[in-house]
Amino acid sequence: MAATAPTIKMGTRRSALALRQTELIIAALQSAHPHVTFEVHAMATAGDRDKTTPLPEMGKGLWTSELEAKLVAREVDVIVHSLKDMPTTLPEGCVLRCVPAREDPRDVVIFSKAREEAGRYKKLKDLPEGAVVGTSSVRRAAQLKRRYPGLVFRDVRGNIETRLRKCDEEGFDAIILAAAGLLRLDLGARIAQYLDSNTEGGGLLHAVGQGGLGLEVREDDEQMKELLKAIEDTPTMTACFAERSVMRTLEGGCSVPIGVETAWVEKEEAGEKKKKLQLRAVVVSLDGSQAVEGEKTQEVTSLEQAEAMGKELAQELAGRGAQQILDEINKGRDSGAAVKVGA
Ligand SMILES: NCc1[nH]cc(CCC(=O)O)c1CC(=O)O
Repeated sequence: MAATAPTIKMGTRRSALALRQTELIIAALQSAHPHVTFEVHAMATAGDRDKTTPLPEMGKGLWTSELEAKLVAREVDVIVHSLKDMPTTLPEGCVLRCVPAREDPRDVVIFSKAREEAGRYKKLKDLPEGAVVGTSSVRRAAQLKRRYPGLVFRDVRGNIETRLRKCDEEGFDAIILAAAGLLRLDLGARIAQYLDSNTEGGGLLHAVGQGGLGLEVREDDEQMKELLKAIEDTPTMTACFAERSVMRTLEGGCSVPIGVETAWVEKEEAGEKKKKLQLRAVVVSLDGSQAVEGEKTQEVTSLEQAEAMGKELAQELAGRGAQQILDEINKGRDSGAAVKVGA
């Protein structure tokens, strides 16, 4: 640590959610390190600027690359990312150093204002045949098509506020969003239903890293490594490393509709209670007609073990048919069909 009180430059996107997340991180860091000064450096990224190019054509890192360039150039010292928008492979010299405690990782259902006011529908399963559900994510659409074949899925893009406005004004019955963004922006009152693997009528596994924040720093920056220790949540970070490893193993260079769920569970073994990491994952074809799911529960005491566990589960799924699903998607992608990254 430097002898004088340091100033730390925090890189972030400029969206309301990104700024809110950065504020939350600064508040946590500030209480652990009262003498450090934190400065916000916000910028628009490619993903923020270009709202029309199909996301896969923009390549990976559309929310992160420009911030990483600033990190490497020492214009910022740490980047506050939504973990789910962070590619699973980082540029040379950059490292995911810290994952703090996670917000609720689940996806949620929001009904349009008109549907809310009519008060007839409480859950996704209440919607009638032909109801229009907005989501910009193939992961959500593909999984939900399987369970709710009567619903019509339509693209809805933009930041959270934009999607809520479109939901109310552009003929949607409902949209699917991550709980975390809504909760962090104090918009939780609009959440009608939380979706997870146990949801009655049909569940949904969330995106890798959803609800988590990822703090990326220069690999050789020992000062940041020390500072960030104060806000790391090791169980969350470990679970997120397992999730990211599933993605990294399966994705093979392109993004796919893959959902995950992690939980720390107590298991009795030889009369002894042990905390184990439970990891579920699913890979779904774009139309929802095929899915390969799996689950693994084991003791995990390091990030390396978490990554090994994620890799094993991914390889097992690949062997049971997930690879065929992915190959099919990649073929479509090469010929220009849109497969969306993110969400
Ligand atoms: N893909 C966009 C995105 N990136 C992060 C969040 C907020 C939730 C989170 O931090 O996981 C969202 C919005 C959403 O998916 O509803």
